[in-house]
Amino acid sequence: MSSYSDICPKFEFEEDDYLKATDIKKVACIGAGVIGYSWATNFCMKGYPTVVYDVFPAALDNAKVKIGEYIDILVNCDVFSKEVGEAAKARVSYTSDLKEAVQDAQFMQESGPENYEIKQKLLAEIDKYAPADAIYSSSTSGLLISEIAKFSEHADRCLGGHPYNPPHLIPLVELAKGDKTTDEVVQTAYDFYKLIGKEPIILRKEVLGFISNRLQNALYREYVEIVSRGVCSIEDADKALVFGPGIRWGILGPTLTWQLGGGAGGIKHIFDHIGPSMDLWLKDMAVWQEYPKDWGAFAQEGVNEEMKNRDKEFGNTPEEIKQFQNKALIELLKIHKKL
Ligand SMILES: NC(=O)C1=CN([C@@H]2O[C@H](COP(=O)(O)OP(=O)(O)OC[C@H]3O[C@@H](n4cnc5c(N)ncnc54)[C@H](O)[C@@H]3O)[C@@H](O)[C@H]2O)C=CC1
Ligand SMILES: O=C(O)[C@@H](O)C(=O)[C@H](O)[C@@H](O)CO
Repeated sequence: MSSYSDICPKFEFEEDDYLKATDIKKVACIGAGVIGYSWATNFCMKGYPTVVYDVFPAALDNAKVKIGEYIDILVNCDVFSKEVGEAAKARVSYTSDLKEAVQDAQFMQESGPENYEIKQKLLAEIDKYAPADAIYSSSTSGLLISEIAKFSEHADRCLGGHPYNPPHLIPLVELAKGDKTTDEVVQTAYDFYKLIGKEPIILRKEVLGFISNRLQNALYREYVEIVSRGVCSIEDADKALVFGPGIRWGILGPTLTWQLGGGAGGIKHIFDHIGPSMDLWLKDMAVWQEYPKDWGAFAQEGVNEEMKNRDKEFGNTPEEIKQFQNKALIELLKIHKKL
């Protein structure tokens, strides 16, 4: 697997007294929502004392319940024993005092709201209390790190560490540098994420939406387009992806999948043979730049119908479906030898 120096072979670390992945002994999770409590599950199950911070005490109470549920699912799926699971839960502490959260952490995974101003204010507070070399990694879905860290005294230690929900199961983490992020910080974050079993990818250029969210949203724009044109329901569009390309993409990426689809001629044959037809489709596909303002409400109605129509064994409520998804992901991750 490539490390940072493979990607930037010219790069030479000038000094070796920078924070290394093995120097990370305690992790702070800043923001205890959907992503924050899953990250906390990931760090504690990998053996790290983990402090979870949120401005709202109710979010901390919820996080404790969710972390417990996630750990229990992993125990029930024989990923680790009940004793190991209980030890993991015991590694997590909860606080609404930011100084207490970060003052002795070497790695901070920020999962606050997706908003530049909130993240900038949060980082300004972190700068007051965290060790100057502690790494700040933002879970941002696609905001620019240069912008998030614009006012930070320690922008050199800031980078993006974008996960996929739920991070304690989905291996991908996209590492995005800001204009002041040092190469040492990128290397240490890369090494640390590898150490805890993640699949980190370092972006070579700063770009909104990173890699996966640009791809996911390009696809979802066409999803919205065909549902809005009345081609299919939300339920059938979801089904088309789950039982079509999606199930393949959980095993192989699209280019490797089409390499196989091209037979002896590989992916080159796919484009030689089917390329002209694909060009016809592209000319009829969406190019708009903003989601329809009523899409969220419309999709909510559609997915409520979809959930109601599911076979009971696959879950009919978000919580039941999350349990189903977690258990299915665990089996898939075992195939990938990620668990
Ligand atoms: N939900 C998802 O599927 C994914 C979200 N992300 C990103 O992760 C980040 C968090 O998203 P979610 O967990 O989904 O949001 P969420 O709304 O579930 O959680 C955000 C948490 O931040 C807390 N918060 C609000 N203001 C705060 C402050 N000033 N300081 C500390 N905490 C504060 C809230 O109380 C809440 O618990 C966002 O940047 C989002 O784009 C990344 C990958 C996937
Ligand atoms: O889907 C995910 O888990 C991630 O790609 C995200 O960052 C986003 O929040 C996604 O849900 C919306 O773009």
